[in-house]
Amino acid sequence: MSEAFSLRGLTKRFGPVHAVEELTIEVSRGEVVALLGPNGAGKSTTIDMLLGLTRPDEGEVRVFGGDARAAVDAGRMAAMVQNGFLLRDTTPAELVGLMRSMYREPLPAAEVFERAGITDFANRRCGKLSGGQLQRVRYALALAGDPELLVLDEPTAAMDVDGRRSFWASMHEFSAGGRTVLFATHYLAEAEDYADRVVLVRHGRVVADGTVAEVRAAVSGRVLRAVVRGANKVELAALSGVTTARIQGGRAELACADSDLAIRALLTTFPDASDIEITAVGLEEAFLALTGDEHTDEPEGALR
Ligand SMILES: Nc1ncnc2c1ncn2[C@@H]1O[C@H](COP(=O)(O)OP(=O)(O)OP(=O)(O)O)[C@@H](O)[C@H]1O
Repeated sequence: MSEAFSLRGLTKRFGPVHAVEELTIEVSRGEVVALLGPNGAGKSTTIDMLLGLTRPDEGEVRVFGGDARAAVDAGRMAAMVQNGFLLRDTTPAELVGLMRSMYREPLPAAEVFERAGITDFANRRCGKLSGGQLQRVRYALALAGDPELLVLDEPTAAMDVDGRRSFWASMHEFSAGGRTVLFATHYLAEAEDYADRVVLVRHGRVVADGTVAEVRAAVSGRVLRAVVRGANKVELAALSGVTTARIQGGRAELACADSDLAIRALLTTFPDASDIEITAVGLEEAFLALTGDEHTDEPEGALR
């Protein structure tokens, strides 16, 4: 698949603050990628560098094989940034009209309104709109030039549940046509539900990069639970493929680096083991494991 954009070795410091450190992400056309991390992880700074709004101290940004600014000017890359300024006395229709006039082949205005869900209030002044409605107007402005790559910084902030749902439905429609999306979020569920790939960042560095399933597997593997009569914790923890073991409510609970190996070892050593269950760890736990505890070592190696 051909490349949509690449960020290679990006570093950005603000005085003593290391906002982004040697960050590398390569994204192919058609991918929907979530940039996931807690507040202050460096997501907005990364996006600003991708858009050419901030110059990196080190590293390189390539968008469709060229310069970020060229991609923006040609309408190939568009963005929805946090708190983008909207004039109170203008209407969404006027703003969309202005935006469309900047591009050679914009989307028809009615289609922009429809896709962004702003038809009902397109002629109301921005000063009268709610926070969620203003977010949709920002989305409409990003869609106006009919871009191939959409970059969204916390797009659903301030949207209510219905607003979020319809926003993601629209995003799905956008990406289904083979277009590329990068969105920053700290909502785990959004990354899990809407991205093909998740890039977890902490302290400006990529700490994991892969599909939701890969991130889960890399971070915490699986948990095997079973009734194992007569076994103690030490014996269980010594089984191949098992990282740690505990007894919880009369059941053994084994955290596994390799659950296939662990189940074979369990049944060989304890043939009477019963009520066996293996579950994957949710992205939320993986996210907390990676970004939550400052004193926890990072897992070895990123997935890509
Ligand atoms: N212009 C700036 N001057 C000084 N420090 C900055 C500046 N911009 C960002 N930072 C700092 O860089 C770090 C990364 O910030 P950034 O906004 O990129 O994180 P983020 O992951 O987008 O967080 P949030 O979700 O809160 O927006 C933070 O410590 C932030 O305080």
